Amino acid sequence: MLRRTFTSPPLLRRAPPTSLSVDDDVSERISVDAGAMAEAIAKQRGVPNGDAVLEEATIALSAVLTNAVEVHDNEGRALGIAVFDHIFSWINHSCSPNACYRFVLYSSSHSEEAKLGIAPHLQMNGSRVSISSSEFAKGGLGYGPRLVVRSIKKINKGEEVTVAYTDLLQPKAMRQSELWSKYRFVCCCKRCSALPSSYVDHALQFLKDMADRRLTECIDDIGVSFCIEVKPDCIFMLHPLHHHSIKAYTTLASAYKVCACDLLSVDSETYINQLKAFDMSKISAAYSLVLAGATHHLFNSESSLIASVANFWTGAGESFLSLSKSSGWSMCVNLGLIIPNIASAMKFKCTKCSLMDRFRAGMLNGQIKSADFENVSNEFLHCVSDITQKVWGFLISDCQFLQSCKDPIISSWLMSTKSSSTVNVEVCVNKTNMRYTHESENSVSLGHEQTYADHAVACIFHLGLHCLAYGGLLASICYGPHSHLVCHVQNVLEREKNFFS
Ligand SMILES: C[S@@+](CC[C@H](N)C(=O)[O-])C[C@H]1O[C@@H](n2cnc3c(N)ncnc32)[C@H](O)[C@@H]1O
Repeated sequence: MLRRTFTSPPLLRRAPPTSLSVDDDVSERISVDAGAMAEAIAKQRGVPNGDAVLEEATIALSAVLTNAVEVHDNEGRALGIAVFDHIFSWINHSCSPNACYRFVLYSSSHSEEAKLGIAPHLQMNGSRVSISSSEFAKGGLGYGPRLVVRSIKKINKGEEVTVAYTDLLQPKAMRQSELWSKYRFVCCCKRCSALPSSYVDHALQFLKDMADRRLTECIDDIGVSFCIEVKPDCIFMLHPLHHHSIKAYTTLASAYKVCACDLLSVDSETYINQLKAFDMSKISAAYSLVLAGATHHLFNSESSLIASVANFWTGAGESFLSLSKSSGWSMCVNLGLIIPNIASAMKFKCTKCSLMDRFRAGMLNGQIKSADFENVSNEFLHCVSDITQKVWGFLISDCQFLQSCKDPIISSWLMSTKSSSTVNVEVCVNKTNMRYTHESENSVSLGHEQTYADHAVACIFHLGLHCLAYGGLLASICYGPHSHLVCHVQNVLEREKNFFS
């Protein structure tokens, strides 16, 4: 980990610092910052600040700019940046990569620094560092979190291994702009060069330029990338696969979850707070399912999205499991309904898909064959879609926006966009013609009979189990069976005593 050290990183990538000198602004910034670094290095070492020190600082800074990756902890929080050795640093970028990477933190009951494997502080001799930066760099090898690169697609002998340097759920223009501003290259990968653009890129950027600009202006104004009605005379409906929508679902799923927790932490006794928190948890779970469903749809066309989709299904699974256990169900009493029986819900066995049984049988060894994976996926989607239909109305009853979504999983409104070059869903100004409300015949509403409430809890609980197990399966393929996400899913499911028994 790079933490206030002025070292030339150990084994540098081949990319020379001059690769950044094409742009005056950037080279100007590098030379100013390298000058400041050189001054600090010279002061620390008590040596004159000459050309050699400046060169060392410039190389170090350029190496960081070209090679550094953001390190995340197991919960996905950014911890800082690190430069790894050449085996990793030589890997180029693709927007349809065949590999992904994850960090392995040391399990330590001690300090955060020990967990991250941060090198111990340098021995100071008065105000001078007693070892040179290159000695430190050598000694620094072996410190920092481990990094594991795994293939996510079949890689033929001689084929280049690539990873993603940017968020793959961004449309082409955004990816290209980020790659240019951070790394100074124009990506010419298969996905970027596809003409016409790939289905996924088409879907992520559904809006026409003009509308997109107007919408972006509005979004900038209000600071939230999800709006239906921005001004009284101006209503936008975003296609659910648009990148703004995906960002918005992510924000909303977590915002509703945080708000629900906050409400309960302030006062969990007050009836009105409990009711609001329960409603918010329902909406959060609904958004997380829309997010998983939408990105899964994109994943069908772009398999390198597997890591994102694994996280979304897992997130949805956790939301549903937590909702099924919510104390908010006790409100059913106050609403004149009967408290559902969670114990009986847990005994429910899924007879329609083999995912759960395979999961119990230890399928997560990362060795699943592609035909088998397709079978499991199809069964899972049908099963989850089926369960969703029964509770969707209940989940979205307090969310006006989601009421226009009939089916967050496999939906005709998503499929219909797939092959069309003339996009049939656009921004609608001054009208809301995207109402695709659907009343499921077999939907469960919290009616007046115990069986309904029981059934709702059972469905939500089983949605949770399915989404978690599937998220775990995807995670085992892309991150490996011993990755944090897979272990986490297994731990959560193991806590459901009836699941493994
Ligand atoms: C981490 S290095 C990758 C290894 C580097 N290509 C090398 O040979 O040392 C990142 C740099 O590689 C180059 N690079 C990576 N992916 C690329 C791509 N898809 N197209 C063009 N250049 C790329 C860019 O110059 C970028 O700043």
